Amino acid sequence: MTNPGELSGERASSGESATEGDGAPSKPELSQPAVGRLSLYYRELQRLLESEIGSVNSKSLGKMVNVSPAVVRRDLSSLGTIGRRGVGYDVQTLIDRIGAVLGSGVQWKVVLIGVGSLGDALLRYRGFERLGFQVTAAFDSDPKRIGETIAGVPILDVAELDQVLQQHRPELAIVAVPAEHAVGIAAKLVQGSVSGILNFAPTTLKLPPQVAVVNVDLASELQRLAFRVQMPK
Ligand SMILES: NC(=O)c1ccc[n+]([C@@H]2O[C@H](COP(=O)([O-])OP(=O)(O)OC[C@H]3O[C@@H](n4cnc5c(N)ncnc54)[C@H](O)[C@@H]3O)[C@@H](O)[C@H]2O)c1
Repeated sequence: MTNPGELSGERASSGESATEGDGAPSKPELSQPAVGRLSLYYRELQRLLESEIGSVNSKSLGKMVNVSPAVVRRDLSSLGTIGRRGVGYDVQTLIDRIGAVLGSGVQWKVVLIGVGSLGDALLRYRGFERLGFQVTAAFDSDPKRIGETIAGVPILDVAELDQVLQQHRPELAIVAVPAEHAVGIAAKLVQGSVSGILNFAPTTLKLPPQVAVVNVDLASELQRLAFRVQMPK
């Protein structure tokens, strides 16, 4: 069973028994968990498309991301995307609709600050580009790193950050500096062009409400995992 409050702005779903999709909706209001699921559906749907599979039903899609078919149907109906009984959902249509909601298909300019062990690994990850995230520059304060290029991305002196933000106007930033530097860096990013920050530093960034921040904390994800493993079956 799912939490009915999890997905706001949803319409009553008749599941896959209804008719074909009923037109692209305006951007629905979605909860964070729902946005997270859409991102997972998107990844799986792209895999299906690469394997030349043109349709999928809620049961199969749910299985791929480990949620119930009812949750899949609710999520997708909130996008105005309704499958057909016996046929399921058209994979390309779903990719287009989810992509439009998540901002994929749009090219995002991203900068990365802090090219240590984590930043280095993130720069080498090829999966961002596929979803429209282009890391245009990275910044560090360590003279040994400045001037290097990793996976085609130049590492610049963080002293140049303001200037680069003004010139290139990246919309998003990844912060991978030690916690004590993250607040200052985030303030600079926001003063520049950045309106969304993926923050890996273990500190709370207090930023204006119009700036979106997503904090990533792998240690607490592990804690959550351990908690689930410990739970009685
Ligand atoms: N959220 C997670 O799951 C997760 C996982 C690993 C690390 N982290 C965090 O990510 C950050 C980076 O971790 P790491 O292991 O890569 O550390 P690291 O020490 O290897 O790298 C930090 C880098 O930031 C640079 N730096 C320091 N101050 C700077 C500044 N003012 N401007 C620009 N660059 C600066 C350093 O020169 C270094 O290259 C830390 O805050 C760490 O706690 C989070």
